[in-house]
Amino acid sequence: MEHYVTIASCQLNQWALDFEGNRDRIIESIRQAKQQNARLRLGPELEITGYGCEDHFLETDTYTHSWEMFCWIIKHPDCQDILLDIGMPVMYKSVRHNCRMVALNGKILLIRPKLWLCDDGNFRESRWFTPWLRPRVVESFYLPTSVSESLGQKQVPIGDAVLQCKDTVVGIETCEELFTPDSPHVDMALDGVEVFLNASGSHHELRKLSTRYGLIKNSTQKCGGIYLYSNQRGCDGGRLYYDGCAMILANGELLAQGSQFCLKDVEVISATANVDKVRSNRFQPSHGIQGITRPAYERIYIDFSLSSFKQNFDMHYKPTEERPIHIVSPQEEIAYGPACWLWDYLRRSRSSGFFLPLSGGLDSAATAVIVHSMCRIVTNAIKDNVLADVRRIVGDENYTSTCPRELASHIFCTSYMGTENSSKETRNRAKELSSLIGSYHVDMNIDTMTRAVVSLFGMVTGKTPQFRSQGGSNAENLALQNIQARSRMLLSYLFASLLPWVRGYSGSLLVLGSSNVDECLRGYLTKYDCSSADINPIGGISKTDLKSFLQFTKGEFDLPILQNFLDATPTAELEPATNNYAQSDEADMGMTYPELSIFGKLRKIGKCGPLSMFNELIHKWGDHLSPTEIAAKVKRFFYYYGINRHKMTTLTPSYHAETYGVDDNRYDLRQFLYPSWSWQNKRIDDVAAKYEEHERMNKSQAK
Ligand SMILES: Nc1ncnc2c1ncn2[C@@H]1O[C@H](COP(=O)(O)OP(=O)(O)OC[C@H]2O[C@@H]([n+]3cccc(C(=O)O)c3)[C@H](O)[C@@H]2O)[C@@H](O)[C@H]1O
Ligand SMILES: Nc1ncnc2c1ncn2[C@@H]1O[C@H](COP(=O)(O)OP(=O)(O)OP(=O)(O)O)[C@@H](O)[C@H]1O
Ligand SMILES: NC(=O)CC[C@H](N)C(=O)O
Repeated sequence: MEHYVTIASCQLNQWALDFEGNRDRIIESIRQAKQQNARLRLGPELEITGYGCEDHFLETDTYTHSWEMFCWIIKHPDCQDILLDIGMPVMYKSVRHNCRMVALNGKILLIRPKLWLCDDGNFRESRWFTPWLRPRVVESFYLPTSVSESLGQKQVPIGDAVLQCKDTVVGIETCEELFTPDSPHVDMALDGVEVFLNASGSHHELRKLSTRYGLIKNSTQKCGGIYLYSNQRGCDGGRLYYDGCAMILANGELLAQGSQFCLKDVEVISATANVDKVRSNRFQPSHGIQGITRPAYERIYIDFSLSSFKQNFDMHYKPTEERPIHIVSPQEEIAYGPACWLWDYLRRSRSSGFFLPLSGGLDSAATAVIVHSMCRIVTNAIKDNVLADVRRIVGDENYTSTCPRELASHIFCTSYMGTENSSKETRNRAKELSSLIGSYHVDMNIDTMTRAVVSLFGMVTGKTPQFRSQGGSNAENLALQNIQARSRMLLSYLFASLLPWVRGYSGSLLVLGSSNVDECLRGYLTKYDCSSADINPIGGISKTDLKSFLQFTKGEFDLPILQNFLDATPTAELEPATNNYAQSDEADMGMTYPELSIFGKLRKIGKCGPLSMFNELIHKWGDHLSPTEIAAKVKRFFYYYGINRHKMTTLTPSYHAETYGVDDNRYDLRQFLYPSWSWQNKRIDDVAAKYEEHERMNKSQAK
């Protein structure tokens, strides 16, 4: 007989330590799940606290408040008659665990601690939690007195058990557990679990969604099963953007998918799936033989069905049909992920908007377009849940406009800060872009400020530095460039704090930075210049991806001016142009942006030191470069990387987007005082000489 279950998964815009807001969003998600006739509701990992509490997970208050909110939720009248899987941290035997709390009608049925924690990249779960580590071990947890009084329950099972409902078996695997080679769902499936609940705290990274989807699809294709994936969404107080994308799959087929970039605080997806199809999917004798030989899980019996008898005899009651997965291009990910992160950051920081130094170059243009994208997303959502925030930020309680340019004119200020080295091309590009996206633009010259600094220096030391083209030394040339760059930083903060006042608004603006991941890697930026901003939406994105992002948004957002930014040669415009010299980024850096992307990926993702990077590149570039040329490029890259690594310690907090990110504080943990790579370079030279010798011998044999 057909045997349908209706289940719901959700994505919530939680905020670390916002206990009341988090609680209310959880309750709202349960209401919505019930409205969708779901009998089970799954929420994101650590949803009561918010996933990003980090060292706050070491504080006992966090555990106390989690219990307070948990009891509130499960006793709430709107949260009855539905099986709940809620995430929170739990302290058991004085040890902290990352747990799933399964509850029904005001009672806890099971506490399931995470077995395998996530510790790579931005994740550091074992700093705060201990993994349960013992598959199938279940113990008794005596509830804290206040909880047992509140719930009328003294003890509950804690451990790796599964839930035997009247009509099916439900098992839990939390986030990283899906990513491990020996995922719990395999043993659970072999022991008859039919519905899997995966609560995640998984942040956005370009091109990552297909990995998650692929893992779930393959698992449910191979093992059979209905798989619910839930995830946090939004900026919960740090550099990460959790990108939702809740999913429900059955036997490899996608039944429901939540949005990836959207401003809804609460989004619930549901599906009706046929449990009998899971059973028939497991027809293979090999499945049965593997299952019968595995140790069984302890089953917690629940007097509750995920299907309803009424539904099963309603001929109009239909299972959800398979739908195609929606995975956007990296260009769209750049357009929407950082934009949603900026909006959460803006409303949660209670600032009045953004200030961006707009140079007429590609990077600050990309940042401006991301703010424009934010304005588009916000004005699109004005009929939903963003109006109150918009009115507060704009400072107008009657604000109703749905025009992105109009919103930008209130909350987005851009400024071109030219010097005598600036060109009219960059100045005009900045002005034109600003007028297309509607920002309040200040076009100024800052020479009075830089001249004042140089003349003060002259007065004190009796020396006047000169640019290289005027006969100055390298030190003079750099110092004169850096004064311009750093003056822009000072002026940015001044204008960010006073422009709202000048315009008759209240509050102050957040300064946006726009250095990309590649120039940070090479250190091609002035420490404490405009790179020292409040936040940076593109600091985790490569120049190559930014170019294709501008190409995409040129058409998508109807901004034809972006072609001029794409066509221009990237230049800092910090040195005087002469008849035979114009400053250019790639010439200055001694390497191209595409080369930098390759170095960056090999260093971080490929975990290459200089020698192994050289060995990799020999096979990649060997058809057009000699071993000595490749050696020179690798040595030059590591030289600049090493001398500039200190700049990463003061890097503006950036949206994390790229697996080869360089954020020294959270993601890419390395020293910042490097030796000269002398041994590494000698070894590269040895190996290069051997390759060249081999090449010579080959050629002479061929003759
Ligand atoms: N090991 C170490 N540990 C800690 N700090 C260290 C250090 N070594 C130098 N430093 C410090 O760092 C300083 C050198 O770094 P920094 O002052 O940044 O100066 P620096 O890296 O020498 O020059 C900035 C470079 O960025 C380029 N650039 C390109 C594009 C745009 C922009 C722009 O700003 O718009 C700039 C510019 O053309 C120039 O080549 C030293 O004077 C010293 O104060
Ligand atoms: N003339 C300027 N006016 C305003 N801001 C500027 C100016 N020059 C530089 N900046 C700021 O300093 C940052 C770093 O300068 P940089 O020369 O690297 O520009 P960019 O926007 O990255 O463009 P590109 O590197 O493609 O020329 C810029 O992103 C911008 O925020
Ligand atoms: N919270 C987690 O366990 C994260 C797991 C996984 N690596 C992810 O990024 O989705």
